[in-house]
Amino acid sequence: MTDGTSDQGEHPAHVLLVSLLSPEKVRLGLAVALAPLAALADLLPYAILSYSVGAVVSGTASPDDLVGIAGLVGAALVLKYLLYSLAYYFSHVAAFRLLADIRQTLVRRLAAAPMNWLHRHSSGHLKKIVVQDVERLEQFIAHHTVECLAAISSPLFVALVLAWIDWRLAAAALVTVPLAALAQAALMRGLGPRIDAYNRAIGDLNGAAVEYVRNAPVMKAFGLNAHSFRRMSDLLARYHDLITAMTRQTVPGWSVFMVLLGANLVFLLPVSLWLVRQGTISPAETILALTLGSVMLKPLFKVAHFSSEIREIAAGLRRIAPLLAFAPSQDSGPRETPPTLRLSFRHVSFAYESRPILKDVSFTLEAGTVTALVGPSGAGKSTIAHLIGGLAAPSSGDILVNGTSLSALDEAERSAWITVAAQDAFLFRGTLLENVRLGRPDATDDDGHRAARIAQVADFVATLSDGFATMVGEQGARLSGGERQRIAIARALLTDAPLLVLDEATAFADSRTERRFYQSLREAYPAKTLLIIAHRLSSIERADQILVLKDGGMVDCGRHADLIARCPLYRALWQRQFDSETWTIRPGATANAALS
Ligand SMILES: Nc1ncnc2c1ncn2[C@@H]1O[C@H](COP(=O)(O)OP(=O)(O)OP(=O)(O)O)[C@@H](O)[C@H]1O
Repeated sequence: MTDGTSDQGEHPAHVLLVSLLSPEKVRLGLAVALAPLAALADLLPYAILSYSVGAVVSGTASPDDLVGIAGLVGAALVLKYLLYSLAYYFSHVAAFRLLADIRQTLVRRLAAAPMNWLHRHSSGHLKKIVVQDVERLEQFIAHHTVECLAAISSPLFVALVLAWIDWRLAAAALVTVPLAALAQAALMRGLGPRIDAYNRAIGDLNGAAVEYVRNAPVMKAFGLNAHSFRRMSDLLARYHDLITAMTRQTVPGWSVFMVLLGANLVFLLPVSLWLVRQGTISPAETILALTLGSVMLKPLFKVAHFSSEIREIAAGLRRIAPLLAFAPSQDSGPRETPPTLRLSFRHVSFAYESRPILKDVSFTLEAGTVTALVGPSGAGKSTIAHLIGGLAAPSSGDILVNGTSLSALDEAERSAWITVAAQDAFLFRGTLLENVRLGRPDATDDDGHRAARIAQVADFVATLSDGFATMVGEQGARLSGGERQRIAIARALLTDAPLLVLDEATAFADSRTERRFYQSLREAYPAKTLLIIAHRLSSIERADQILVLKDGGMVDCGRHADLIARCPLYRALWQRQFDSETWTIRPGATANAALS
């Protein structure tokens, strides 16, 4: 099982590329074979031109020959058109099929990716992998494989033709290539780290853009504009600086490179004229050498241009690789979900980077009991829920479920054994019932309705004209925060997992609704082990045990009455809540005075 801690793929980029392209090797092979033939057909009119000039100069061309020559040029053009069309057809079909295949594979691997890996990567980073990196590969295959191969093979064919006429012509035509290559190497020196930094900047910008779009309504509400979104403007500034530095570095080199590729005429012209004066080559051959040779290196400019694209594709493949390493779990018989579950924290510590959050925490949730976890804000309560839900792994110590280490469970087992319902409920586009059913897609409508009833969804669903068939958007459009939370709880209940963690999941409800919810939950699922993280202590008064957490350490553990008697922190938390519930605004008092 992959632990999801590594971001390195198993194979280098080119090996990964070959394995990704292999399903389309026949079509790609045809495109690759046809591209040089098309480039060859591109040269045919020049050969015909040379032949005709020779025939006209020597006076052997008849009017009938001229018609034939025109026909030959036409046929060469038709042949070139056919070969390019076929090559592009195969490259495009292969590219589109690969785009769909690779995206489907990546989405499946995303589903198999460990929770802690997903938790560590921003949605912008994942979007870049699944959308942009795959699209860049697809576009290169569709458009540029043919172009690139034709651009490489065309100068080779011309060099062969020139060498066939006279080797000195080929040598003169190619003499600037090493100089251009040197200019290109100088241009690329030190560019690698800049390109990596550029790719990182693009990834960060993507993340910030997703965050910005998500937060747009909040920013509007506070009258803030794009400039106030500090992270985005900082990243845009970093991107601008990088692009400016890269442009300054590359433009002079590119210009020298381009000029050198077109400069071979300086050598080719005198050599051709000298050879024709020597009588070594004919005037027709001279014309052919000059027309082909003077432009033969221009396509290499395209190749150089593609090389930066190829580097970006390689960087994309390196980002894709870790995701591909998450193999979907084989149905090799996952352990059966136990009817009840006992969970223990054994000396668990946890740190975000180097900042310790949990310190040597030990406790046990006995099967079928209700445990409440309380503590001041920032004590580490949600972090405990994250560890149980697999969003993070302990830095030291162990979490045991029915005697087995939690880390030994695969993702499918963990999600079947444990459900965590958090405060921020995400709904997918679909009906309310479909959203509840995500918890267990094979659940019957009755099961769905029962879970919804317990989660106190029924009341507000009754007010909707389409009831459970009401459509909701990705953000749970049309529903209040509390209503979204209730749908998410119903979904969590439907999973039938023997351990349910509710992390502030009932913050929406008033005390009466919350109490009703816990009562029906206990009646409907007596065997479920429950861990409730709640700010409102009145709802957990009757819990089998209450864990009191402060600054990442366990302060006390017991039943309500015992803790009230012996735990000053618990007493203070209880008192604070009691005070807040009995707040009143005195007539004539200012808001500040009432809250002080
Ligand atoms: N992703 C993160 N990276 C770094 N620190 C984090 C991260 N998430 C939480 N923390 C820190 O960990 C500490 C514990 O946070 P946690 O959310 O577990 O507290 P909590 O008891 O649930 O608080 P609250 O009752 O306010 O929800 C806090 O100081 C918080 O700033």
